[in-house]
Amino acid sequence: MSLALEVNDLTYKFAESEKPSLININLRIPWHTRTLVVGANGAGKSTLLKVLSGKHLCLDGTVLVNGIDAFSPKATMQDGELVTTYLGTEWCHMSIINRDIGVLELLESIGLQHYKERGESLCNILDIDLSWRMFKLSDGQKRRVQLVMGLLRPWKVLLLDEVTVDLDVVARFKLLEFLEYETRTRMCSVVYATHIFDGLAQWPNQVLHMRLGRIVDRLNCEKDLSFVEGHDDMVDVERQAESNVSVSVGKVSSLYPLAMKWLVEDPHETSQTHVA
Ligand SMILES: Nc1ncnc2c1ncn2[C@@H]1O[C@H](COP(=O)(O)OP(=O)(O)OP(=O)(O)O)[C@@H](O)[C@H]1O
Repeated sequence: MSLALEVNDLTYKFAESEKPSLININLRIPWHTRTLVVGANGAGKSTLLKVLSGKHLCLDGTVLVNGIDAFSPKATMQDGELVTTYLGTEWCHMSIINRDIGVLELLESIGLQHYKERGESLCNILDIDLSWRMFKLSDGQKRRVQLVMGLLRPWKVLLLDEVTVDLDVVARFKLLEFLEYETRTRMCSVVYATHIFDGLAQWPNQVLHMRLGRIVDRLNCEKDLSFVEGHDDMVDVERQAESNVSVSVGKVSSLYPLAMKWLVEDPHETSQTHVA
């Protein structure tokens, strides 16, 4: 059976750049998995996700999605499903998002009736009120509507490029839970690049560490990752007086220590800045 994603000897250089942004990437991503991509600013995470989505044409190496060349026209839809969905930050600057349009009307225009059940459950998960009007929403509320729009049509491979930055903690938690459910219950996989590691300790099956365009570490979470001591997300608040509280917080379920360890040792492209 084909893999969700298979990348062989991929090297990618922007026309304007002298150096490649991706160097000799090899990757196997099975179905029903969640892959987390970690790396410093400029490490190549966005470029990788865009190449995987077919947005940047890459001739040096191969990218197969469900066994089909990511750059061929056949790679867009298969069996009535989108093959890849890429949700990145540029996608969040769509002009329609700021227009005086109702959320229901907006979602109906992209097929809410056809994906009714999925749409309803996404609206519940992301706490969307269908009577909202887009131009009156906060940034985080707009982002939640955009996520419903992006996730409404089922995809085989979801490429998420840090789209959770302005979600509140509950919305982000529910979104991650939804993606975990999706990958468990249907044939799909998620690749997620982020700088926010809270609540992620149990989420990925695999963690990739990128440095200067290369994948330099790969963790198989089941085999390679363990947590020392208990890690309950417990919070104990003791109120001693009107505004005087004492708080105990359990160890947080986060991959922050791992990301910190990796990234602090990474050389950056510009290691020193000299101001004349
Ligand atoms: N449009 C472009 N033209 C030329 N070079 C680019 C372009 N976009 C990105 N790069 C370069 O490619 C490299 C990788 O950038 P990329 O955006 O993939 O990094 P990233 O890991 O996603 O960083 P961040 O965490 O800041 O989002 C960087 O050196 C960057 O300068």
